[in-house]
Amino acid sequence: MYDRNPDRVDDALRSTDGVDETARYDDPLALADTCDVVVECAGHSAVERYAVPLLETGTDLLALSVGALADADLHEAIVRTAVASGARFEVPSGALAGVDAIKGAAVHGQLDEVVFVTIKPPAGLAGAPYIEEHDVDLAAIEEKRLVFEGSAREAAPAFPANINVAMALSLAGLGADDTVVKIFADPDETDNVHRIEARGGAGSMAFAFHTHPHPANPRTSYIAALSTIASLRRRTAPLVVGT
Ligand SMILES: NC(=O)C1=CN([C@@H]2O[C@H](COP(=O)(O)OP(=O)(O)OC[C@H]3O[C@@H](n4cnc5c(N)ncnc54)[C@H](O)[C@@H]3O)[C@@H](O)[C@H]2O)C=CC1
Ligand SMILES: O=C([O-])CC(=O)C(=O)O
Repeated sequence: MYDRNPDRVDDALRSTDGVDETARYDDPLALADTCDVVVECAGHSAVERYAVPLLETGTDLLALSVGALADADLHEAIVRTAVASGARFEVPSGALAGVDAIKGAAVHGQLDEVVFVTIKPPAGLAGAPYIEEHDVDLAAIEEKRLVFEGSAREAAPAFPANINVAMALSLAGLGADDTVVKIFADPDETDNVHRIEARGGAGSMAFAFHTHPHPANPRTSYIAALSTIASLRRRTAPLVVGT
């Protein structure tokens, strides 16, 4: 376990049964010495800094802050390094589902349009660079409002802690430039709402998720943490469900 803020490791050790100080690392790259897989749940900067060096060691990386791959050079370096070392860069479904169906529909170009809509309580968007740069007064929003529309590549750096799911979806489907993202703030909403609308030669699909924010962090859906655990279990499961 590594966090640039050691207090967060203290909190995690306190709240996790059976995990002791030996789980604490001062250097995330040292995790490669003892781990088959490293889970990144930190932020874009962690992916930018550690993904390539970790993959170079042959260690798999399961990354939540996958919006970092909006940087095409980083995306390319990650794939190139993984091919060379034999390690895998894995993107869990995280706060999303339906990614498997989108991946299937994308085979042989059977996908024409993917739109990703996210609706969050205004507090869930606080601190996003886009909100600050455009002086969006989240506290003054009185009814559901579209605050952003653009591609997944544009959305990722504008909302680095909110819209990693859109990049996961785009990697499964049409790519970062052709996946449309719409972000709404809704003061009447208490859940994080994610909706995928896709159509193409394989048919039309719509998926909607109303998931509870994590009690400790309104930006993140609780299901993202649970789904990451499920992704880890999948690696050693004798019977694997889903793609
Ligand atoms: N792909 C998906 O479906 C989802 C992705 N996420 C992403 O997962 C990440 C983690 O989410 P939360 O746990 O809610 O965030 P958080 O903000 O509660 O915790 C992040 C932790 O990482 C640490 N950190 C940040 N940058 C670091 C770095 N460069 N090196 C070392 N430590 C660093 C911080 O000190 C903090 O303790 C975020 O990037 C979030 O946007 C969250 C939910 C869903
Ligand atoms: O947890 C969510 O609802 C989505 C999220 O934060 C992200 O994709 O970064």
